[in-house]
Amino acid sequence: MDKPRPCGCKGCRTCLICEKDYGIQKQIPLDMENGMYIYCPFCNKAYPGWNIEDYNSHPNHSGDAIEYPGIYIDLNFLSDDEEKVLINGVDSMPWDLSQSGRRKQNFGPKCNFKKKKLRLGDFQGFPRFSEFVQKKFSDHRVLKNFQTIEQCSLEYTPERGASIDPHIDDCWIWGERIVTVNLISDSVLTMTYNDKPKRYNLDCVSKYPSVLTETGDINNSGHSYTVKPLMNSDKHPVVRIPMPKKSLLVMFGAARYDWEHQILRDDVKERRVCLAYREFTPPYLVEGKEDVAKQILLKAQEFWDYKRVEM
Ligand SMILES: O=C(O)CCC(=O)C(=O)O
Ligand SMILES: [Fe+2]
Repeated sequence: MDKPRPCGCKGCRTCLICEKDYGIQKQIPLDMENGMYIYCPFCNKAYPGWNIEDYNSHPNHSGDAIEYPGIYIDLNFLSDDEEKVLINGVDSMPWDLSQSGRRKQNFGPKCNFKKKKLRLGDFQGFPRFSEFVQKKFSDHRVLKNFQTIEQCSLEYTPERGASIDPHIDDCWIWGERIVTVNLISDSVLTMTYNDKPKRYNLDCVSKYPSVLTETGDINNSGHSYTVKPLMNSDKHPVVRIPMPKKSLLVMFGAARYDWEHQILRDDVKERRVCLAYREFTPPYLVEGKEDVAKQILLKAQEFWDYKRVEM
């Protein structure tokens, strides 16, 4: 295993600090040969474009739209006051250094994605200030029966050149719906078609039923999602998903399993914080599956008050 550098980055992950201190070159540029599209949260389609502001021209879009299934956005998920409560809450707690210039606060079990091993670790549930967010999830049809088992605050700042490299969240333990609540400043999730079908435990997806249908209804058929690996002849554009502050984003289906997502450094114009929520895959929700999963589900019902220890 690589040892992290003092900034928190390891191996090919970099931020502005280690690029300067170690003279490392930042990553591969995006392949934009097949065009760029920006998703419109009002039309639920994507139009030719790049900038987050482009969706404000709705309904006067230019160019031909493409379908982009697997995205649900509520632009007004949080009120101004609710956003303030969350910002004050995260800022009252300590941050840990993460990779690519990010900082994080992680509340959830310990997962070894390679060995597929799950442990409770020091998971005690979630900070109380954020309890209302999970309650509000139930107002949304696409989040029916969503049981949070991991909540992670992530912080990006332009000073650190923060970003997140293209990836798909693990498919052995994390369920279909990946939920993000956006705070402080607007950003964009950049989607590129996945060309690494053997990674991310994507082979697990065929072993459990999908939670949602393509249209975001609850899937009662028991069918699994069929992951569609990149074919040689395929030409997929880059698709950009707006993540304005106070909005909720749910990724599922094709957007979750067939596309990698990333946050480009250039899209972090101001400090941005998000809260990322994850659920278990269906096998871990089944009664009696594994004792540890039961324990985690129980802990995940708890919310605690954070008290700063004065030094
Ligand atoms: O910052 C974001 O919105 C994305 C974070 C993400 O993809 C992750 O934590 O897996
Ligand atoms: Fe992710």
